[in-house]
Amino acid sequence: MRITTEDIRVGFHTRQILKGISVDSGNKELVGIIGPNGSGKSTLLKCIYRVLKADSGAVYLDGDELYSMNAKSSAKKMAVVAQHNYYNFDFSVREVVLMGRAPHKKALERDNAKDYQIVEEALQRVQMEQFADRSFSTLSGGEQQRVILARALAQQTPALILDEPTNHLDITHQIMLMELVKTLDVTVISAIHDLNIAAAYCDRIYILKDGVLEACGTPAEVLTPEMIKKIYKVDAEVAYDSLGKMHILFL
Ligand SMILES: Nc1ncnc2c1ncn2[C@@H]1O[C@H](COP(=O)(O)OP(=O)(O)OP(=O)(O)O)[C@@H](O)[C@H]1O
Repeated sequence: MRITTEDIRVGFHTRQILKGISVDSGNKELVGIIGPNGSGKSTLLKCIYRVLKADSGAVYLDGDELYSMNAKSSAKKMAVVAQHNYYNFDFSVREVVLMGRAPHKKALERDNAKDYQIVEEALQRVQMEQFADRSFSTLSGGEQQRVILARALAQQTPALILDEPTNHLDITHQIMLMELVKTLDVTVISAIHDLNIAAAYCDRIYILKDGVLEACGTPAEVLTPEMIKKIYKVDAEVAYDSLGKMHILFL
C-alpha cells in the first residue's frame, strides 16, 4: 500500500510545528523519519494514523483521502505502534493483542478460534507467547512494546506506522523487531532515533528539522557527515564494513 502526505501543516497555539510536509512511501517500502527531539516526527505520524487532524494538507492511503474513509476502514489498512501505550483497565497481554482484531469484526461479533490463533502467532513472532496471561500493566517497557507490535501484527494490515519502535528495547530485541518488520512485506513508515538502525533497515529516509523536511533519499544519500552535522550538530564519520554495510561513527 502506498501512503502519501501532501503539504501537512500543524500548529499549536501560535507555534507552527509542521510547516508543509509531503512524504511518500512506495508499496512495501520501509521509510524512516529521522530528526532531532521536537522536530515534529510524532506529530507527522499522528496525522497519518489519524489521532491528529492537520490544520491543512491531506493524507492518502493508496490514493484515497484518509478522512473520506471511516476509522474502521483505515484501521484495516494501517496498524500503529505508538510511543506511549496506556490502558485504563487491567487487560491481559492476550486481550491487548486481541484488540488488533477489532477492525475485522462486526458490532458485537465475538472473537473466534481464528482470532485466537492469529493472536497466538503474533505473540510468537515477538517472542511473548509465554506472557499471554500476564497483566499488560505489569510488563516492562520493552515487553509492552513487543506486545503492542504483536497487536499491530494481529491487525493484519498492509501498512504499519511505528513511532520509535525500538525505544525501550535491548539490542537483541531492537534487531529482532527491525528484522521482523523487514520480513513482513508491508509498507512501513517509522520514526527512528538510532541512525545506525535507520541506515541498516530503511529503504528511504526523510529528515525533519524544526517542522521542515531537510532531505530525502537512501541512507547513503542522506546520512552524510555534513548532513549529520547540520541536523544534530555532531561530528560523525561514515564507514562501510567488508559486507558493504554502512556504519555511522560519532566522533
Ligand atoms: N498538543 C501539543 N501542544 C503543544 N505543543 C505540542 C503538542 N504536541 C506536540 N507539541 C510540540 O511540537 C513539537 C514536535 O513534537 P513531536 O512530538 O512531533 O516531536 P518529535 O520529533 O517526535 O520529538 P521526539 O524525538 O522528542 O519524540 C515539540 O516541540 C512538542 O513540544
